[in-house]
Amino acid sequence: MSDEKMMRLGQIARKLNVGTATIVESMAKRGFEVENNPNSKITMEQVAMLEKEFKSSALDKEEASHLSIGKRHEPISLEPETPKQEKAPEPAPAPVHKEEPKPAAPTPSPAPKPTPAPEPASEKIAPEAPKLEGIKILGKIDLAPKPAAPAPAPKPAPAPQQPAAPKSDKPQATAKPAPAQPQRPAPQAPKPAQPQGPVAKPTPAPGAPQADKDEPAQEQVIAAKADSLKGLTVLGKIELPVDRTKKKSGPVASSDERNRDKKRPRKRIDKPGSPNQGGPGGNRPGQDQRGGRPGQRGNQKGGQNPQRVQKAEPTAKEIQDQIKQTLARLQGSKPGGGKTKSRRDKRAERDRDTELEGEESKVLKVTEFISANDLAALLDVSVNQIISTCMSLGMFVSINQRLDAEAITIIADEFGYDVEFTKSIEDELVEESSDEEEDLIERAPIVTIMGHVDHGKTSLLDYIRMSKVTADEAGGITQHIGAYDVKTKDGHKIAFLDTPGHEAFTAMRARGAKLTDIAIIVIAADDSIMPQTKEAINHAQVAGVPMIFAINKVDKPNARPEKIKEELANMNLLVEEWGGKYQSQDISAKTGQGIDELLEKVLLEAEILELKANPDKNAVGSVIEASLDKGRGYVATIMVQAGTLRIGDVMLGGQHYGRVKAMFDHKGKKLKEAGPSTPVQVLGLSGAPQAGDSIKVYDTEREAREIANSREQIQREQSLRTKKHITLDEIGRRLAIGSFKELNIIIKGDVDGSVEALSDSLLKLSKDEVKVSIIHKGVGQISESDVLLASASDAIILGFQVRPSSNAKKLAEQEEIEIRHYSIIYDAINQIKDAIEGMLEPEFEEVITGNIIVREVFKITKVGTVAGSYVMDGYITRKNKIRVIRGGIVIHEGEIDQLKRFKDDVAEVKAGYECGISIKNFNNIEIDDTIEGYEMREVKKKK
Ligand SMILES: Nc1nc2c(ncn2[C@@H]2O[C@H](COP(=O)(O)OP(=O)(O)OP(=O)(O)O)[C@@H](O)[C@H]2O)c(=O)[nH]1
Repeated sequence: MSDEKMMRLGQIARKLNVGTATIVESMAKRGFEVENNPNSKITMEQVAMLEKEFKSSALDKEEASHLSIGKRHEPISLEPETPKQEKAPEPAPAPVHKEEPKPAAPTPSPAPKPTPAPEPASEKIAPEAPKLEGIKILGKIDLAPKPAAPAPAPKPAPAPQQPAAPKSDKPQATAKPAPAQPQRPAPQAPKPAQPQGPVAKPTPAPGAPQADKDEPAQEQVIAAKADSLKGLTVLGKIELPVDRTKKKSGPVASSDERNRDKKRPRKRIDKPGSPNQGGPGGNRPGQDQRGGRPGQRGNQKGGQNPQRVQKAEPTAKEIQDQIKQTLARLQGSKPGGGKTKSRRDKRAERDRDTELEGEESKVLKVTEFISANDLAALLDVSVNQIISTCMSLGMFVSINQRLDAEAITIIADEFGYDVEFTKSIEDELVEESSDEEEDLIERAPIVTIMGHVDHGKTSLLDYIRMSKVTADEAGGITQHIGAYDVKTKDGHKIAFLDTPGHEAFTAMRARGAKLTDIAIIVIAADDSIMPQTKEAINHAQVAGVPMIFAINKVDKPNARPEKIKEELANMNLLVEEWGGKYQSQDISAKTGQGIDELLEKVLLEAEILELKANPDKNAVGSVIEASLDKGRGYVATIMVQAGTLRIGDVMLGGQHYGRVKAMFDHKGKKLKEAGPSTPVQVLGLSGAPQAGDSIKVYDTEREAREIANSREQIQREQSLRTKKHITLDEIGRRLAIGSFKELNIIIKGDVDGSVEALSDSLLKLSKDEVKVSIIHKGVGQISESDVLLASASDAIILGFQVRPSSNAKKLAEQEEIEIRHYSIIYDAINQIKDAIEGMLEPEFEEVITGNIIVREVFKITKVGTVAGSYVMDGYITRKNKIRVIRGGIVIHEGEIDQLKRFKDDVAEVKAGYECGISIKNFNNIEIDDTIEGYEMREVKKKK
């Protein structure tokens, strides 16, 4: 009961929000003696009196109880002073102040982001907040007398979390509970802490929900509200100081937890190594604007997290470093280690180098046909050693004798060297200098016309030449020089190679002459795509030369150009009209229809090819034709490909050289110089080079001579080597083959092109059984040496438009060497073909010559059986082989012994006559037997 009427001092003190001492003092003033003990009892009357006196204080408490913030203060107040709730008001201010300064410092960051995080915290906290810590916060209210009071109210919110475990744990709590907050609100804690001090913004954020609660507080003390907000912010700061004061473990824990959530991003941030990265995502905003403190914090965290992260990173780096070091060591590079190491490495390196050098030095790089003397020098031995080595190998060589590849290899091997054959002198000297882009100017395209026989190649060339060439020539005599310069209407130049036929084209290419830029494939519109057309296409494709199809003879009534295009399409060659990439033009070489357009298309193609050449250098070109002209000496038609050829230039073509004495164009007009893509006839070479040989101008005659001599020597020695003297091997081989036969041919002609064409065609006649060998070919008269060579090698000589000299003729008669003259290539080819067929092993077929019927049989002693017979059909000769057939079955096969008419031996008996026949080694002849006579006739083998 007394409890109902009385209240304990502690109770009333709590209720009124004043200290017991204050109450005791107040009571004393009124004359009531009360012991300052919380359990002292006070009557209700006294209570009422006290309530009146401390009304304002009680109100404060009530208001404070609405604020959740107050809770947070608790820890503070608790930590430092384990407050007795009564004293709370006093101590509170102290901590607040302490805290405030901190917030002030961090102020910089506005902490806008926190807003989202804080909310959840406040939500959860809100319900509990008021109960417990609200009171403690009250103390804070006291601290910040004016507005501070309201601030604490909101604080209670966070407090609830702590209170659960806090008080007892406080020391640890700081570590654990702290993380608790950071985990979710992690971002909040820091933010509010920083921003708070000065800013009012943060408050609203966390307080969003609280705002309503705050309002009432504001009604009473508006300023308090603001303060209370600050108080909140300070809370954050409170944590900071706690962190600092308490080692770094506090923050570490929190940072750890953050890491748990954001490990990866963190690592990423850390890698760049920026010091302020410490803070995870939540810290970011602060990082930018934060001052020293945040920086510190960042460092703390960053410093710790990195430690952990680094544990992984360093290992990776270490591994890499290790690898680098190992590699460096392997490569003998310096970073590895001390002097000893590097010295050792160097030594190893040196050893390796010498080894390599040794290996390299064991390879002798030489050109073929170096002299014994030169080889000795290269091997670093005396020439006598070389000669004696050769003698021991069964070779007799002189000092200056040039050695072939085989000999060089054997000799070098004796001295422990391997041989690597390098390019010959001329190859090295004939190196092309690359041109600067600015030196290049456009040049005319060089065109070759190809196609099937009679499809109109010559007609097309003639038409172009006649209409385009001679037109502006004004009575000049057009010469056949194998190439022409043509000018189109627009004044563009095109060079045509007058070497119709893909074989010449390919023969030139085979010798390395890449002369043709564009190929015109002529196809007769009244015919179809023929084998040679296909070959021409193939040749152009293989050479990588763009093609233009000229569909010719469209003037003919039966011309069907579309059919040709269709056939081309079937070959996967779509013409432009059909949506393909190949240009084609319907033309008539007879009427000239479409030829201008064809030339335009050639120019178009040339434009695409961007043909350029440098005219300002020594001329480079290719031989198109070469011949011996009685009055003028050796004449060569050359296509200048680059540079400019001038009178007096020292030129080298194949193994011949000389100064340019004179130059002519295809009209026979004298020229002083010829630029790129110009065909010219030149006089002055010491011999006739082969079609396709390269032509190059040298600065000095000596240079050209050296190369010419070297080539000549190589040529000679090669031809000597290729002339196989019969060897045991060769005999054995021929014996094994049995029917092996070889036809050796020497070809001489007036023009190199013809000689080449003939030689190529003849070589193709080779078969398994008969091999055609062209043992020599050349331009010019048939000489004594040709005959001697033929005699030595059992060859025949073919002269194409050339005749033998009188001495050669005599010698040929003496030596019984056959010389055949031709003026048509096909005749030559056909005759040789026949000859080859004649040499083939004959094939025989059985031919029944006649049938004889036996009418009587006479047995004559010493002679045997003689059959009196009658020739029913055909005939029978004594040389015939016979078969005796009885009842349809051959009973004997043999030969005739005697064939007689009456008593006379005869060679042959024809049908309708009677005769007497005896058969060798066969007497069993009966009447009515049939004797079949037959013979084996040779049949030409044709393949
Ligand atoms: N109607 C007509 N006939 C032509 C045309 N072009 C060529 N001919 C004739 O076709 C025949 C063969 O022409 P060539 O120019 O000799 O043919 P080719 O392809 O050079 O023949 P080869 O030199 O043997 O390979 C000749 O009788 C020409 O008159 C043309 O456009 N229209």
